[in-house]
Amino acid sequence: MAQLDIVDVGHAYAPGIEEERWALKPLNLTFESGKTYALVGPSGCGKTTLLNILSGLVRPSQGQVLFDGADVTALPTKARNIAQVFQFPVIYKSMTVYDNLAFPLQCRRWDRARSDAKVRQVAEALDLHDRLAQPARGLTADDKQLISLGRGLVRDDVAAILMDEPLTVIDPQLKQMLRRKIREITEQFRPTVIYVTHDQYEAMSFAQEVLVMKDGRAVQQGTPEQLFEAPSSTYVGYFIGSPAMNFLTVDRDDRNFALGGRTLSVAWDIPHGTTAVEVGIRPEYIKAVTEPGPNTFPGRLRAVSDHGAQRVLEVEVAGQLLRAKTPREEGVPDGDDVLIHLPRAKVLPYADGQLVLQS
Ligand SMILES: Nc1ncnc2c1ncn2[C@@H]1O[C@H](COP(=O)(O)OP(=O)(O)OP(=O)(O)O)[C@@H](O)[C@H]1O
Repeated sequence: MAQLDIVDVGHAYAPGIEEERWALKPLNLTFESGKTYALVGPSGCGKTTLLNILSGLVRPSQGQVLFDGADVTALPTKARNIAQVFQFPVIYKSMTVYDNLAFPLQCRRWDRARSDAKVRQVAEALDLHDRLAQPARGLTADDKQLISLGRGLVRDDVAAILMDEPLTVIDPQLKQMLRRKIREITEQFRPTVIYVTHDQYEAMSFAQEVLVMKDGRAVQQGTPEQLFEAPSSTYVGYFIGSPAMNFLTVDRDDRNFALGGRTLSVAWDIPHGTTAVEVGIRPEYIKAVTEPGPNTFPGRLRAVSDHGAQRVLEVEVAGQLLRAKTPREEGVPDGDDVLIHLPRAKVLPYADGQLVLQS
């Protein structure tokens, strides 16, 4: 597997338009060998364009694509040695499962014994070992998608596996299972994987590193934990997490903050000269409490909704609506008057939509 670098890569589908309207604004990225990455963002943010630039389907308007340091920008897809998994499984329906998996190795003239061992190893990992003799035609969509993935995994020489919304045609009940399977397999075989999805949950549960995109820009790259704990912008705070991060307007007197006239104690300093500040806090960190104390604020319970094992409480505090996500077993507060606690360490400052912390 290879390290993929994109160096000052940008792309406009219509030549000559101003950079602000490019599908992908010039950017630099490194995808390390053996790691799994998710490109996530709303429709039209440039995920597929970036993936297609890596695969060679799109030649970027500017910049270079490097595979292990070698410039592949001008090379067609075939010459890049990548495996691709698309929204719809691409398999040979008339061939058996075995032959589908063995086909890429036959094309590379692997000897029979080596190819057989590899096909069986991958089939075992994919749980397809008991169906190797079956024609692929009769398999379910999730098994067909596993074959598409398997065809990439059998090849030792593949630089990267690129996946474009691979769970789109999978039944909702099977999605979770297939996602887990893909994750297990990538942990076992450690390919470089770049996975495009518009589903933040899919991205966060699958990838080691998540790249959040907006309007053709990469706005934050980090581990799922980093994106959850410290979104670099309100955009990432809204996009990642369910419900989204809460953002509150607070009263401020220099470095002192207050909410509804009560002190909001915070764990950070903001850079000198920072003007309007709002604070962000994840719903998971807000608790309804019974005893007043530091950083507790009175509110009014407006709604409660069930999210399976968890509940979301909508509480109005100082004229603003906050969402708190609580485990089901914690129950619902008695009455509409509630007290909520905002843990000091989990409150983050944002100015002009960007995280601002004193370095
Ligand atoms: N072949 C094309 N010709 C012209 N414009 C295109 C083409 N492909 C994509 N675009 C435009 O480029 C921008 C980025 O599209 P892209 O498909 O990369 O986004 P995306 O994040 O993958 O979206 P989606 O999730 O809907 O596929 C969009 O404005 C889109 O309309």
